[in-house]
Amino acid sequence: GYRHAAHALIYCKMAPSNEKMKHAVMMQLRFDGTLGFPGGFVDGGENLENGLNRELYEEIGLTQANHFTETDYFGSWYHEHIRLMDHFYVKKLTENDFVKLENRTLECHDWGGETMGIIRVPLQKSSKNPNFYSLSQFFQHNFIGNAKHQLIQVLVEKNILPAVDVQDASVNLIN
Ligand SMILES: O=c1[nH]cnc2c1ncn2[C@H]1C[C@H](O)[C@@H](COP(=O)(O)OP(=O)(O)O)O1
Repeated sequence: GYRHAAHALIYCKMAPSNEKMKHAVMMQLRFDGTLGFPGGFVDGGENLENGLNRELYEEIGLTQANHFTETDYFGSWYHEHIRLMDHFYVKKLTENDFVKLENRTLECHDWGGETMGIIRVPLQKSSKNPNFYSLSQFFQHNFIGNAKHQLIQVLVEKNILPAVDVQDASVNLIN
């Protein structure tokens, strides 16, 4: 058999008055030093969304009001070499709820253990140098499993960034 895990990409659109960021996308620095999405293994007998919501409570303090449901399901990937089926969910929150979650993470059960902190993915282009993509720098970190691909796919499919920008950031690894 194989094990199941569920992970989540949470994002929000910022108020138009926010000139620094148009969107915020949440990722985490994991205990093993890699970047990934919050979530984790789903126990046998537990349904996927319940398992995900339990993990998200432990890691980022997600409460019932923002629980994930089947409608937030994005897709699944099978990782043959580790016999893992990873189920992926995506949810857009209000800016207010997103920031509340961020502010709560330092008090979470898993902070400093399983998770070393949540981060926002740097999505903005430099106003001084439009050829500089902070995202291409970000892509040079180490990601767990297929988390980088999950991020790229969601940025494009949810129109968080123009596809051409995601493509440029993936191709042009500018230093
Ligand atoms: O963000 C991710 N995208 C794809 N796969 C991932 C991601 N994060 C972890 N994983 C893989 C790696 C592990 O084998 C399993 C379990 O994840 P993890 O979060 O480490 O599980 P626990 O919190 O320890 O339950 O998924």
